[in-house]
Formats: sequence, C-alpha cells, structure tokens
Amino acid sequence: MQRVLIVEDSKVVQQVLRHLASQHLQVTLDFAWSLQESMQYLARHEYTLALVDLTLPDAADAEVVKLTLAHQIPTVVLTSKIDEYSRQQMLEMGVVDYVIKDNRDSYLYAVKLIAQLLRNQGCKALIADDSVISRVVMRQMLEKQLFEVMEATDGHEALSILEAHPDIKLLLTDFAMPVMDGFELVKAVRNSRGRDDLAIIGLSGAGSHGLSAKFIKYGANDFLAKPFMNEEFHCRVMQTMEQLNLYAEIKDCAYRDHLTGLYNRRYFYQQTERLLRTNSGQHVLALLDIDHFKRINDEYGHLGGDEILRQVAELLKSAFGRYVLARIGGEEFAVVLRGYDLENAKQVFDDFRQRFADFEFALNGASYRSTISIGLATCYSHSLSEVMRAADRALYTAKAKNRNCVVSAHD
Ligand SMILES: Nc1nc2c(ncn2[C@@H]2O[C@H](COP(=O)(O)OP(=O)(O)OP(=O)(O)O)[C@@H](O)[C@H]2O)c(=O)[nH]1
Repeated sequence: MQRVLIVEDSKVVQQVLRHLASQHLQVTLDFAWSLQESMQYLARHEYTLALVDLTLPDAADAEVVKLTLAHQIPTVVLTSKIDEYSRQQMLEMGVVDYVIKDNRDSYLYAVKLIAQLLRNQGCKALIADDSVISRVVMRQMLEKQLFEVMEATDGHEALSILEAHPDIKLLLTDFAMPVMDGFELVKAVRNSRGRDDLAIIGLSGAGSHGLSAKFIKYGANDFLAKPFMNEEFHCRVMQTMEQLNLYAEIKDCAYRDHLTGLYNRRYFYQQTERLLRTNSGQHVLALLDIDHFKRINDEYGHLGGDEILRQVAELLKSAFGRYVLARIGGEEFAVVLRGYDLENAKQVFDDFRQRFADFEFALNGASYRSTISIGLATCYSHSLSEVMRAADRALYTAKAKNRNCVVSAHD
C-alpha cells in the first residue's frame, strides 16, 4: 500500500490538503506538524512520497527536507519562499519538485502532482541513448519520479525491449544512436503503439535545430534539447504522463456504461469483432435480458430500477468478469465465452440463470427476486451481426417460452 507523509504546520493548510487528498488520492496519509513529529512517523512507517513545508516551528531551515531525503523518500516541497537562492538550494538537494504557495490553486496542483507521481509507481519507462552519462542522469531523475527504468543503447535494442514489454508507458529516445536512430525508432514504434498507449519524448544534443518538429511529426509527444535542466525534464515528463492518463480516462468514459460500470455496446462490438476476425477457436455469445424489468420500474420507480441494474451488473461481473462482458441495452447484457463449446456454455449459463433466480436483490430495505432469459449462439460466422441475430432469435424464443430459461440458436 502506498503511503504519503505530509508535513505542514498550518492548521488551515492541513485542512485544505486533507480535503483535496480525500478527492484525489487513494493512499494512506500521515500528517505531521513539526520536524519532531515527522521523525516519529519516519521511525514507524515506510513512505512512497513526502510533501513537506520548508519552514516549521522547530526547523526553520529546510531540515525536514534533509530528513526525508536522508530516508530516500522522493520529496516534493511546498513553500511560500520563492527567491532564486531557495529554489536552487532545493533543487540541488535533490527534491522531485517544489510548489509555491502563492494562490488557492497551489494546493490542488500539489495534490495532483502527488497523484501523478503515485500513478508513476510501477510504471515502466525506457531510455534509448548511446551515451552512458545521459542514461545515468535520466535514470536517476525518472527513479525519483517513481518509474521503473529500463535502458537501451540503440534504436534496435529499444524496439526489441518494447516488444518484449508491452507495458512500457514512456519512451525517452535520443536522436543520434548507432544501428537505428531516434526517428526510425519513433516511426517503427508508432506502427503498433498509438499516442494513447505509449508516450514518447525525443531528445537531441546541440545543433539539433529543426529536430523537435520532426520528432513530433514522426509521432513523439514532446521534445527536449540537451543539455536540459532537471526541472524542465521533470515538468515535461510529468506533463506527458498526465496527457497519457487523460487519454486513458477519455477512452474509459467512451467504453463504459455510466450506470453499471460495465463495458458498453461500442466496446463489446469492437472486442468481439476483433475476436471473430483473429481467433478461430470455439466461442459462444450470450444475450441476457432481465424478465419483466418494466414491472420493477413501475413498482419502485426509475431509481429503484437503476439500483437493480447495478446489482445485476455486480452479479454478472462475479460470474463472467474475466470474459468480454457488457451492458448493450437498457436491461440487456452480452457475454462471449472464449474457448467454450455449446454444451459447456449451456451448462454455465443455466447455472447462472438459477443463481440469478435465487438471488435476493436489496431494494429499499426489502429483498426482491427476479429472473433472466438467455439466448445463445456459437460464433460460427466471422460476421458479428449474424451471430448477434442468431443469439437474439434464441433470446426471443426464451422469452416466448415463459422466460427464466436458456435457449440456443442451434437447438
Ligand atoms: N431504471 C431503468 N430502466 C431502464 C433503463 N433502460 C431501460 N429501462 C427500462 O427497461 C424496461 C424494458 O421493458 P421491456 O422492453 O418492455 O421489457 P421487460 O419489461 O423487461 O419485459 P421482457 O423483456 O419481455 O421480459 C422499460 O421500462 C425501460 O424504460 C435504465 O437505464 N434504468
């Protein structure tokens, strides 16, 4: 579990940070008022990160920063001091970043910075650079930002590492490298991995006029000219990772049903079409429709109906969470069982139908029972609409047979 130490002597600022943290951070937080209290916390716990005020009642000269850094804890400074000397001093000490308390938004910025750093933890970053010194410097900075760092000495090696580790989320690539240069690398990588999946920052040394635009046109998200200041490196990496997270959030919104949190029709079609195109094994598609759902709405109102839909989604997730599962209409859901023949799938869905009929949904302090009808079709065709039509016909038959049953299109 990630744990963050916040050291701040102002009661008001602590309250603001507590409130913002409750909205943006899902970690254990400890708040210390003083250097003394910070020492006590550090003796008791391991910390992923620290956010610390520079001046405290019992330590007016950044002693707390020295303390957290001595414990090897990546540290972000929260300060009202903005003079150039303090800034240089902090950066030389090796803090990750500093936030100046000069307006209301500073606290939100600090908390969001912590959230992004925590997201970086466990996230893989690859450095492709033939210079040992550059790799060492960048590794140190990325590790301070909590990345798990890998290294390649040329574009070709970087490409093999990226293929072997599809979970790498950030690539920093120099332009001039032996075997394969940075441009060739970015072009090759972008053939298989989009900007929403892998962030790329291009780098190049002196005399690199015009390279930045070229890197970005080939598919890099950003560019850094060497030599760079640590602070600039930090800001660009953080901004690029923030963009990547935003892409992921937008994608998730586009593919999820807001009410139940299940995937939606669009995602289901995309995934299943791909499966039918690329995988010729045996699969069974099921359409599941809650029986007489209108009666629930009539009896308990739309909000009551919504609550039942959420509980149905949980029940479905517990049974089919590892398969492609989606809410594809009002009270209609779809699942594809990969690698199942029809007989086995029938058994699985009949067990689920029975479980559903026995389940007691909780509504307004009382329990409510319902049933579900299920239509099955094997993925006999590469055309998803054909398979969907077959499963839909089977579902229609299940409804006509007095509901609460499983019917296969091939019976
Ligand atoms: N509460 C709620 N109701 C929804 C939602 N989407 C669709 N519905 C309702 O689901 C009901 C579906 O009704 P019908 O298509 O007649 O089907 P049914 O009552 O389930 O009957 P059978 O399917 O024939 O067993 C309608 O009353 C819709 O208003 C939703 O998101 N929330």
